[in-house]
Amino acid sequence: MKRIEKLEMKGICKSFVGVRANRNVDLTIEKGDILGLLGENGAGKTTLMNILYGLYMPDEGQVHVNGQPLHLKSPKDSMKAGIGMIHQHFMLIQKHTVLENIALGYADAPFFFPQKYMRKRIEEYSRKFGLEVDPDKKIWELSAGEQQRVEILKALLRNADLLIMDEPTSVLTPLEADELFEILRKMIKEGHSVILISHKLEEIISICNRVMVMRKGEVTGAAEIKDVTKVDLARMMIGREISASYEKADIRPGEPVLEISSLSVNSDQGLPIVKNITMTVSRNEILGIAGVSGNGQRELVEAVTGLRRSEEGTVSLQGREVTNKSARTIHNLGINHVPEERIKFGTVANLQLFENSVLKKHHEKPFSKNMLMNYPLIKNHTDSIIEKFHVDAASINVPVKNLSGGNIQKLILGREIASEPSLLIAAHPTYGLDVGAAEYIRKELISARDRGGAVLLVSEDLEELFQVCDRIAVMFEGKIMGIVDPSNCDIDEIGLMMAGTSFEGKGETN
Ligand SMILES: Nc1ncnc2c1ncn2[C@@H]1O[C@H](COP(=O)(O)OP(=O)(O)OP(=O)(O)O)[C@@H](O)[C@H]1O
Repeated sequence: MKRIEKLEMKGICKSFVGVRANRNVDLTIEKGDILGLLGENGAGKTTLMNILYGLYMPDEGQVHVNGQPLHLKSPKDSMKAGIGMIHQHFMLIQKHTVLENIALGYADAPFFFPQKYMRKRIEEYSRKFGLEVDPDKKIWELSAGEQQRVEILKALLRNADLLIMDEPTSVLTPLEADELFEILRKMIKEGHSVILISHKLEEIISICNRVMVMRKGEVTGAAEIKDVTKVDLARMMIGREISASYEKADIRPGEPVLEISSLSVNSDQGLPIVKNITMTVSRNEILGIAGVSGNGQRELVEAVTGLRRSEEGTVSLQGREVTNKSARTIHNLGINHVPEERIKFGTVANLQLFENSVLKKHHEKPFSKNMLMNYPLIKNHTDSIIEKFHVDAASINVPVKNLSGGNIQKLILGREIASEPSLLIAAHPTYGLDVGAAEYIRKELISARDRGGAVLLVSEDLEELFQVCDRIAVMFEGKIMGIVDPSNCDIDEIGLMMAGTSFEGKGETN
């Protein structure tokens, strides 16, 4: 098979009902390029890549490889042409082994001893690209980073010359992200090319050699990375610079809203994952939880919101003990939760946008009375979330599954923040959001705090935590290594605490 020296998309147009997702888009990528594809939520990046991977047919425009036109009617055609795509949510069968997953749909295995052949090929590619995985492990036993390696191996073994990756680091720890970049560097040395969709400007700067920016379906800029800075990229994307600092009202924290005392929680496997944690979040306060994900943050939040049993200790909300009470009881006490896996747990994909905007509250006053829903009020409420949180959607009647990933996030955040809860628990609220939307959400968290709310913010983004929090608790292996005042602490110290170093005398510990 001839390798991809140069791939061109020319004059691509694609519309969905009421939305022009791609308007006359041109894109060129050559062998050895890592092209960053940047743009606001809903700009049309995923649509363009889905066209290249044969998932959508364009309304107009063509794709050429090495000057020859390609007709991509399905992913099978794209794979045959040497194009592979790795989605944000992996497409692996959890109960099967790595080897079985890679072999599935692999057309070139010999009739005799196909397993032996596949194993040899996997080992060969693992070595060549630094993609270490155990072929006999079941997918559910692997970390997100390892699962991603399986996806990359699968694509490379199917002769993918050009690999499209949709926000590949959003599920990775910082260390895993560095390992992924090493793999990508090895790939381009071997003559592959990569298109990387990302909202992380630092990432684009550090790994890509070229960048293309989209806005409202159109290409608004392209550059060589060596010619641009992070500030230039933000400006190309949203037409202005982003805030480096955020204004907060000068208020002292009020009475405690959330009190966690000596709390211990087990993981899904029944092992201790939250170990004897004590902390308080008060009115007019944002308490951040820093840490590499997987150190118990998710389980802590689940225990506080009634989604997981606590083994020991207590949780109190506004002075009332709620340990191991149901999620509904806790929610009714004025706690809103923006979950980590919000697209899966925060919306119902087939329900329309306006129905999702009142989810969990649709049968309550004021949205419902005597079992009847007040549609005009619900529509007004939805319009206001759309306007305030800049949700880009054709209408409030479209099913939520038709929105871009980032716009679904904005809808959920808008819904949870707009109802002014006494405690807002937000887990990684700016994941997958473009820089402009992330800035807006941070301002909204601060405004919830200034209005008297308590906010518990779980994030891996240290810069974000420093920008918005009043105090930061650092979590490592289920324990709090220390609680610090960001105005009186160095970002590197928090980095060290995240890796397990505790600082005697620095802030509060438990
Ligand atoms: N299957 C679909 N049906 C209807 N509209 C769609 C469909 N897929 C995408 N859209 C719309 O097309 C536009 C572009 O969406 P797309 O997912 O390509 O954006 P994106 O740049 O990848 O955004 P994000 O950064 O939020 O993932 C959005 O307005 C979206 O609502």
